[in-house]
Amino acid sequence: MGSSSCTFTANLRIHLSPLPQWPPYALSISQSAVAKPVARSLRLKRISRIGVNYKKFEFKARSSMAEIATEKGKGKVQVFDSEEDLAVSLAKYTADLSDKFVKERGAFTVVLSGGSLVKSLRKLVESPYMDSVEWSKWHVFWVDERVVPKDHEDSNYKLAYDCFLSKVPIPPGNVYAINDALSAEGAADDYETCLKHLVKLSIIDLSQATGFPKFDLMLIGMGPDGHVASLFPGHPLIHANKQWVAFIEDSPKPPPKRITFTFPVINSSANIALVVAGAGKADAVNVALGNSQSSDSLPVQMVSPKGELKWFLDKGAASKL
Ligand SMILES: O=C1O[C@H](COP(=O)(O)O)[C@@H](O)[C@H](O)[C@H]1O
Repeated sequence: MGSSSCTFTANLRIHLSPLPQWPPYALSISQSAVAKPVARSLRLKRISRIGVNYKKFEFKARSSMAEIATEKGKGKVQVFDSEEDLAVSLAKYTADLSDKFVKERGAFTVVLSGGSLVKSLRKLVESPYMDSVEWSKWHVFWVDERVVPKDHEDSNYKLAYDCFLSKVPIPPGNVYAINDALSAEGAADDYETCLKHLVKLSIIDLSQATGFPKFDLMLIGMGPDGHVASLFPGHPLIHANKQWVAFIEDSPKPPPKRITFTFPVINSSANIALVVAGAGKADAVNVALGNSQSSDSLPVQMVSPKGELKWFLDKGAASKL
């Protein structure tokens, strides 16, 4: 079984009610997925082909990756030769943070996006991470979720379950899916109550600086329009500053009903990885990181955590920088 549905009563008692018999398979470690060794060949001196403005940026060559120094507050930007190289690096980055937080606080709180991000996590279910990561200490959340049944093709939970969660031994009770029996508003309230309960249990840290929950790591994707989570350009929800979890019923990207973490929660994170691949996202990346003259401000530009921000880009996504 893939997760617990968190439903909370008024006195905050947690009910980890098992899901109905879906998906029809149990959590298992796929031995076949463990077999591939990660053997990276060093492909240096290919940086010049990325076509970035040398006057503005400073580069460091490291294997098949170029590092770009950006203005303060925009985070550390890494550009990989390919999405495959990006995925290898993302796995190591995530596993290293898992080690650090498990040692420091005995738990690792990880927030996932839906969409293409999940595919980029595929190297985590291969050797050496399959065996070295302390999966039992992971607590998994979603930065946004579509309000559809968990077995629906649009469900971010289903996507993560099929591609990632079903392949690693994270205790099902540590996977916090939305209650899909509720309305969008009800599901957002329920998820926020769930987070508050987990803060009380010290499973999730609380940011002393902001009073919002402080997740150890958020793995955030970005749409071609510069949206992150379910926070879309021009939508009033991008300014929500009271709630932890908000609902939206008019998402410009289908499906319309969703819940989403708000920016104060996103920006209270200890670490954020912004993972963007493909030339279709190059314009939005350029607005966020380059010298684009665009006066539009995109939601991705509002990602500015108290902790560390790291961009993982492939060459396509960085092609307009
Ligand atoms: O609708 C959504 O879109 C974004 C971006 O998805 P991508 O496939 O273009 O990477 C995703 O991060 C978000 O979680 C999802 O609900």
